[in-house]
Formats: sequence, C-alpha cells, structure tokens
Amino acid sequence: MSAGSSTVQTVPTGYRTHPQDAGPGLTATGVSWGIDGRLVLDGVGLLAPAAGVTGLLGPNGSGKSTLLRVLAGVQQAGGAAGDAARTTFGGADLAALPRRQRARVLALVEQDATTDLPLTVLDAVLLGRIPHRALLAGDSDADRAVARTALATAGAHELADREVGTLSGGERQRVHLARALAQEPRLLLLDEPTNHLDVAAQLGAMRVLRELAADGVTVVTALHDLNLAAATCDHVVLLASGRVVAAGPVADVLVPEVLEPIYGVRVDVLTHPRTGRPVLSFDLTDPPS
Ligand SMILES: Nc1ncnc2c1ncn2[C@@H]1O[C@H](COP(=O)(O)OP(=O)(O)OP(=O)(O)O)[C@@H](O)[C@H]1O
Repeated sequence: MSAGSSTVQTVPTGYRTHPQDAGPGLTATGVSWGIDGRLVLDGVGLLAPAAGVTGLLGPNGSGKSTLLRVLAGVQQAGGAAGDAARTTFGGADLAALPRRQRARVLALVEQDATTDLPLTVLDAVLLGRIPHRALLAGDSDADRAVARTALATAGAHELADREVGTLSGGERQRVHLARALAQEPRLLLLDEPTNHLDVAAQLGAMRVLRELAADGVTVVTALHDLNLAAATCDHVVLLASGRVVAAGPVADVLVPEVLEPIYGVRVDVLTHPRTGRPVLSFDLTDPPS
C-alpha cells in the first residue's frame, strides 16, 4: 500500500448533520433500466433506513452499480425498459430536485472513477464544494478548510498537493471519498469504496461511514465482501439478475438459505467471539440442495 498513512480518522464534528434531521431515509420503487433489449434492473424497490448503513450486495453483473447511478440521477431510470420509477429521500422526490439542489443532498462515489484532468488532490476534493457556493464564485477559505478536513477524515491529508493522475488505486479511492465528504451530503451512495484498500483502510473507511450514519447521514454502499457487510452494515439489500431477492437486517439476510442459491457456494455462518456479529465462511463444495 503506497499511501503514506492507512489511518482513516474519525469524522470531525464540524460538518456533521444531526440524526433528528435524517428524515425517513431513501426509498425506491419500480426502478428498471435496460439496454439492447435486456433488463439490467427489473422493477427494483428498496428502503435504506435513515441514518443507517445499508449494504448493496450481489454477484458480479447483478446491477449494483447501475442501481446506484440511477438512484443518484446520473443515469435515467427506464433506458430501453421504460418504467414508472420513484425515488424519494426524506420524503422528497429525488428526480424532481434540480441538479444543483440534488448535489447538496446526495453524493455518489463511483467505482474506479478516473480523471484525465491535471488536478491536484486538493482541487479534486474542492469540486465537492461547487453545489454549496454561488455560481461562478471561487473557493473560499471555508471551502478549503472543509476540503482539508474531508481529506484528513478519508486518511488522505498527505496527498493534498499530489496530482490525482499519479495516485495508486487505494489512494485515489480515499480521495473520491474525501470529495464526497466535502460535498456534505445527507445521502451518501458509494460503489465498492473499499475494493482497493488494505484491511486497516477498509475497516477505517467503514468506520467513517458508520460515524456519518450515527450523525444522521443515510449511507448506501455496494460491497462485494460479505464479511465486511456483516461486520459493519445495519441493513443489506441483495440483488441478483437485476432484482432484489432479499433485504433486511444483516442477521436475517446473510444466512445460508439466502446466499447459497445466489452465489452458488457453500456458506457457514459463525458468530464473532467479540462483536457477536455474523462471520461467514465459504467453500466451493456444492451447497446442499
Ligand atoms: N451501458 C451498458 N451497456 C451494456 N451493458 C451494460 C451497461 N451498463 C451495465 N451493463 C450490464 O448490466 C449488468 C449489470 O452491471 P452493473 O455494473 O450494474 O453490475 P454490478 O452488480 O455493479 O457488477 P460488478 O459487481 O461486477 O461491479 C452487467 O451485465 C453489465 O454488463
């Protein structure tokens, strides 16, 4: 791991929201998206409780990234499918919000997002401040302070003056998290935010998400690592072939009866000796039929 520090710091109190402001969370109904005559999302409905961490799980190609992009409004629901999707956050229709207003509410951290622009890390993180300042206004001292705090929270403060294009995958992932934190969202959507991170940095990033949730931010994160989800999420939504096949508290969904038919592996569930949370063990022998 080439980042100078793998330590992800706790969330400073300066830009916390408050749990009582969290509202009813994120709801989506009837979300479909298709391309080339194929339905990638097929009438997805989900509930991500306010001020909680919801894990979006599912095998490769099940539709996690597409769903996050549609929820964020980066990709329009429908596509070749045509549908009557409705997505609300805090009771408000997200699709009806003007783009700038939506960017003050939600931030999306995409998987392996890259940029060809010769931006420093600090400038990249400052992009997260754009929705909060007057049109055509430059960065203020306050914006730079928020950006530096976000970098520190994401464990990337030492990278501030580096060019984004020169960063390692794990370093870049921290910078994307910092950019989203600088946006001060009430809804944070993340697409596999830990896939380039070492184990300490993975847990550190999940701790940041948990602390944000404790302070009222609603977090939805796609994850491949089911044990990371078991250790850190409140609630999980399991997708397969563009449909939700299970959703609910971790202990209800991350069980062999649900996971084995979806992943096609044998699953045993143990209990963590200290936390009491589920620990999953996998092997490739055929699951019992
Ligand atoms: N623009 C597109 N054109 C064609 N196919 C697409 C497009 N976007 C997504 N797909 C297909 O839709 C399916 C779901 O893709 P998506 O990236 O949402 O899955 P995922 O669950 O995030 O996968 P992974 O875990 O591998 O990242 C895949 O089969 C993918 O190839």
